[in-house]
Amino acid sequence: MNCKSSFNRNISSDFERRISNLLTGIFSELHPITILDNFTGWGLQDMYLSEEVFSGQIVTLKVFEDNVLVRDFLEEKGNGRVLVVDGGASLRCAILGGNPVQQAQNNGWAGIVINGCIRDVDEINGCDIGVRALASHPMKANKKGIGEKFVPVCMAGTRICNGEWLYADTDGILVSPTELSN
Ligand SMILES: O=C([O-])CC(=O)C(=O)O
Ligand SMILES: [Mg+2]
Repeated sequence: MNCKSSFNRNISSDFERRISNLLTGIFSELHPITILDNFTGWGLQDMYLSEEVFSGQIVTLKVFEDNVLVRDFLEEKGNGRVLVVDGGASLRCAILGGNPVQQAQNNGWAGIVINGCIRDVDEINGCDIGVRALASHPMKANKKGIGEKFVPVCMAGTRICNGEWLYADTDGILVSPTELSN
């Protein structure tokens, strides 16, 4: 996939207004922000799972149709971080279900972004944690434990590195190499 790296993007005033509840004031200066293009596509287009607005420092994980490492991470303390999982945009099974989301909420994760599918949508909607995914799928993932932790991932047209910062609201998702403050 052809991925763009972070760049100084000219944010439209409309976008600025809509995301201002989260990022008040930051657009008065130039920030190297990346936007995950068209991330909420397909089946979940109009759905914001659980929290509509969330943000936090990113932990990256790359898997393919296997959710053992996803569950392992969410069993740890989240300390307000966001788990970003590049699932290769597979639409053939769900790599996140209701049980680990419940656990992530209890362990203090701020959010989970899945470049792939989830299941147990109603259960997830009842949790106080932000979740974004491409679609839902009824099938479970494999349980082999294959994947790469903390690696740069390339998803939705954007390169995302472990330790960067993610900001999500109902309009979309921003990634910044540094924490954005007012
Ligand atoms: O068991 C799975 O792989 C997916 C699931 O439904 C859950 O974790 O709740
Ligand atoms: Mg389940």
